[in-house]
Amino acid sequence: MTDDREPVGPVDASVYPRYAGIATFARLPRIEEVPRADLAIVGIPFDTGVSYRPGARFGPSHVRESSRLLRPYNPAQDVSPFAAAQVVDAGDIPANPFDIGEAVADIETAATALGERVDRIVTVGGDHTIALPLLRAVNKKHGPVAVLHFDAHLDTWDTYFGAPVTHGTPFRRASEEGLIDLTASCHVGTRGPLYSKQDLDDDERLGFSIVSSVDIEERGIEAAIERVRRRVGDKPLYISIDIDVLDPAHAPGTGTPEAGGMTSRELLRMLRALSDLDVVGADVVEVSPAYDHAQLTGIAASHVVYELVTLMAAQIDAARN
Ligand SMILES: N=C(N)NCCCC(=O)O
Ligand SMILES: [Zn+2]
Ligand SMILES: [Zn+2]
Repeated sequence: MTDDREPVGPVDASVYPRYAGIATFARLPRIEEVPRADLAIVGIPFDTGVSYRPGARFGPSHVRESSRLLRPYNPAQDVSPFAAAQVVDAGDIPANPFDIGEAVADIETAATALGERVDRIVTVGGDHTIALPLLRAVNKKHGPVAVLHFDAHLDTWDTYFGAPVTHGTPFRRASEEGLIDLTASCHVGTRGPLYSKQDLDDDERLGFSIVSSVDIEERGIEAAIERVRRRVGDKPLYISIDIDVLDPAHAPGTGTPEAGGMTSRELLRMLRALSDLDVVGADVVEVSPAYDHAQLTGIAASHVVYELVTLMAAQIDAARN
């Protein structure tokens, strides 16, 4: 197949009912089923880094199951993402559940190899630990990136029980390693109790500014978008989305829920407002299906992945034409 052939899209739901068949994300082809791919969705079923409720290892399969109803045209961005680029499901990256160090090394290796096969990757976790090896892999291709981090939590803490690599620490490690642009990175949606005020000082020193959940409530979503866009500028952008950025009413199925979060409508709107930025990679993490109800969290996560895929597919298409 040559590059000018039409991308292979999802299974046609009017021919093969959408609840039938084995779930890939949005019923897209698997990477093995197409000669070449532009954009891959890949799962990382790993949750050994959690500090509270477990279960995010089941996130990738739950998000796939919750993505069966997605359709090919995204009217909010006026893009048909699966026609704009060859989007595939690259399956799961296996990670050792008994050895965090080995798991993180294996994730970096696998993400680097996948990054050589495709232009862009959207990863579905897994707990937030996986952002560290993913940023290491992205760094090899793009150098230090602006990190736009949607989360209830800072995730710039130092250690838990002496462990330096956990789901509460990926962005401190990434900052220390020089993986992120210290002038262009930002948390969005943070809230809830901290260990001490020092956490905020450390966080600022590590290179993050903050648009908190209260900021969004007080000044509105447009002001939040404006602040984020000013902070990120035109830097290569990595978007990391912890589903617990959403209020537990919108995303109960997660490991460390905090009251007072964003609505899924607000999060989707913020993502759509980034369509002209250079989004080089993204992850959606911390979906823990055992705490979910009626696929609420899975559906929210699948729509978030869909918006990210749309942004990137449109950019790939624009760069080609
Ligand atoms: N990354 C997530 N979801 N949570 C971090 C919470 C760390 C803590 O237990 O304080
Ligand atoms: Zn979180
Ligand atoms: Zn997190």
